[in-house]
Amino acid sequence: MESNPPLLTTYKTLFAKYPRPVYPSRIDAIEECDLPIIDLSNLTSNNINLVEKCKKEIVLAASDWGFFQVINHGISHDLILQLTKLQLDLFREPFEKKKQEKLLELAPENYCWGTPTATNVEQLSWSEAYHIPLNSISGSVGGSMRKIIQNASRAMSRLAHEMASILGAELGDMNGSYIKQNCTSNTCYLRLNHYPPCPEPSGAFGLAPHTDSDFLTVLYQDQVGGLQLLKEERWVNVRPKPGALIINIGDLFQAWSNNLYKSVKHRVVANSICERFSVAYFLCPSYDTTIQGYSDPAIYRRFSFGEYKQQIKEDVQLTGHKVGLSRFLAL
Ligand SMILES: O=C(O)CCC(=O)C(=O)O
Ligand SMILES: [Fe+2]
Repeated sequence: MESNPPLLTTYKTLFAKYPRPVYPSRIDAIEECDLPIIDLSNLTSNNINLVEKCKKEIVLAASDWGFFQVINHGISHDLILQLTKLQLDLFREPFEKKKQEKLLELAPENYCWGTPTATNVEQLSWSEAYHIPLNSISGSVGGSMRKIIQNASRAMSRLAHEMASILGAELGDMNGSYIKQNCTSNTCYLRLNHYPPCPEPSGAFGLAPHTDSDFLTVLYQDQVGGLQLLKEERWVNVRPKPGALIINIGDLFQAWSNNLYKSVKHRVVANSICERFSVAYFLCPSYDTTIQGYSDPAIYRRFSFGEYKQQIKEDVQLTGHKVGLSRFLAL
């Protein structure tokens, strides 16, 4: 029976022509890592020392790891359960329906699967996703599914802004106005990810290695596992922690912070048996927002977010790869 989406038939020739070599990185992620865990309930403590300590932990984790987990983040277990159920129902819809029809009031263009630009298996992501611009779900029309997405994006947005304003304060943006002004519901988006099992033995990634092209990302992953990050040139597994959310730094915070915060490469390995779900919230600015290092000498030249996205698009079309920040190094 054909899989939904039809990844196996679509990419059969790619696998035959360019199987992914079983080179060390396929098996080298044997280390599990426990990301720093930060208890955000301390941010609302009456004890100012606890508040300051918590902020320091966030800054340190963004600098040392670029990835950390948060607990007591204000997003209820109930909402996560509703979101999980919604994802199951949504991705179970027939492929033709997802491809052609409006689901959740979202145009079919918001649905994507596989990697149309992949020229080898290394670049192929064995997954499907709904890309949901926040402004597309802001209206009051729509049923209960839409309401769940609204609630989740509102809660994740609050968390993303809270983290960004703490990290921005360290760079001199004391009242968080830079992020507040430039990252709005017209510019941020949510992505629902589904990773079907990958039966192909010379398998693709669930999500090919990449850095996020935003300020930061709030990520919910289920308990299946498979997320890996590059730490000191080794791929390590990020063990899922029930109840925790992941925050990871994107390219824009790395550029603004002059490499103080790290936008770390990460990927999802495909699982041959189990499907996996995740939800990511991307804190992105408008295309005309200028990104500039906060201290001198700046490591990257000034650029606009629009310029950055355009360069990524061109690089991916030409080579299949995002080059990212190294294209924007100051001379
Ligand atoms: O599914 C995951 O755990 C990671 C998702 C991710 O990295 C992304 O959507 O950019
Ligand atoms: Fe990512």
